Amino acid sequence: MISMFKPAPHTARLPKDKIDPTYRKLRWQIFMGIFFGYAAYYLVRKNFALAMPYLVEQGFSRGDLGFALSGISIAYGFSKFIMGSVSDRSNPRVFLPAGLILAALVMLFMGFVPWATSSIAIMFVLLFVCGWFQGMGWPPCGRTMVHWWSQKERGGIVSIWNCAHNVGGGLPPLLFLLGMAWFNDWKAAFYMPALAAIVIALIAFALMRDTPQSCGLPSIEEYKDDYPPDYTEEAEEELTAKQIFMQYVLPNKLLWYIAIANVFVYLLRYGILDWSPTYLKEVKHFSLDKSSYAYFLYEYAGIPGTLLCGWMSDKVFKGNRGATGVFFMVLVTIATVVYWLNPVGNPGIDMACMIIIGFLIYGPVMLIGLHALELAPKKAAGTAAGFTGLFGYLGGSVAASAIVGYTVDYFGWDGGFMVMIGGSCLAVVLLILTMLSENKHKAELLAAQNKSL
Ligand SMILES: O=P(O)(O)OC[C@H](O)CO
Repeated sequence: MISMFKPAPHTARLPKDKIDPTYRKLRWQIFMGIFFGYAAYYLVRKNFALAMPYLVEQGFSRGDLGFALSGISIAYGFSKFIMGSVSDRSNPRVFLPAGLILAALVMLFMGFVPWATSSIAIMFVLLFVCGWFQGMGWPPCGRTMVHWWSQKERGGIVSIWNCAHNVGGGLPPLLFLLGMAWFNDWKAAFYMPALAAIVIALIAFALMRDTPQSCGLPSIEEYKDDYPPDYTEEAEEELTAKQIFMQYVLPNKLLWYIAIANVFVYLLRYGILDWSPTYLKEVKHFSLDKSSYAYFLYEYAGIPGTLLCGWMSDKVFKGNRGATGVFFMVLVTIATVVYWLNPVGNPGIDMACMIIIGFLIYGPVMLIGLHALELAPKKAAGTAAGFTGLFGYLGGSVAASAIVGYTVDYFGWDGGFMVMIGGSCLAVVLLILTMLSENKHKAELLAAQNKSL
């Protein structure tokens, strides 16, 4: 392990009267760090698409640029898992800003060095490297949330934090427009978001901290008197990579269910998002500004949808993440069917469907990450979430571009929608299995607890 990433050592406990005010202040401060820190990761994850129309003008084909772009998803899928395990043994205060700065440096390179955008192979490699550094974003946020918010608070906090995806995802076009206005240079699509990301990385470093114990505070379980049923003192010890993989991730059946369900959730998330400009233009005859607007609304409708999903998951479904996922996935499947079957000439309905799908799909996206955090001890949280990301990106996101694209080429849009809707139905089945196993698992834990009393 590189020494600068080492987890911060525990320090002497603060006096009793300082614990509560320090906890309150630091939780607020740290949350700002991980929220804006993660939003900034999206600044340098989505910006290549903005440069694509100009690269087409340079003579590159859409298909080849799509291939170069897939480098990000492929690398990100692997990295979220592998770097997740490094992150579980690292200080998030250093890990998150380091990954963000490295990803931003790749984008600066693409913006300022003409060689970097001179061939598809070079762009693929650079985007792959950027995707790899991107994998250093989610796991330290997960590690931070499980160390600073107790189990009962997690549905709420993770759903608020998850909105960072949409906040960050919506900003690159604005930064690009600003860059175009200032410099009249399309490469601003690379360097404007990258420069903003570097500034935010430094702010995140100033705001974030490692564990509560490294700040002289008790564990969150002790502070909130909120202990998971299987909690022991050992939960505070850092784990080795072998323990994380062999004891807590690979043998975990529920984690496998949600990871596979994530393939289909991501197939719909990115299938609808990535293809909406093309589908709305070709089939529904939308103008460019109207389809861009639909894209923007899809992203931002995800914010209230995610918050509602987190709230319902805690309050209505009493923490059963599987059941909440089933509820949202059934609704989003229905909305997708309406979006597909709505005849040409009803743009209001198409727009409403984009908003409803955006509103409903980010809830399950968030829930799977949250559920993964809960299915492993907190010292293995990043790896567990990374495991679901591996499936979501390598399976779902890559399929959303490649399989949906080829299906549309060979069988038309009906075929593309059947793939996405069929995937959603499979996600529902897997989440039902998760829900049933979750109920059984909780009943077993309760029985074991009652026995030990
Ligand atoms: O890796 P991302 O950015 O797609 O985020 C994943 C979600 O937060 C999972 O909960």
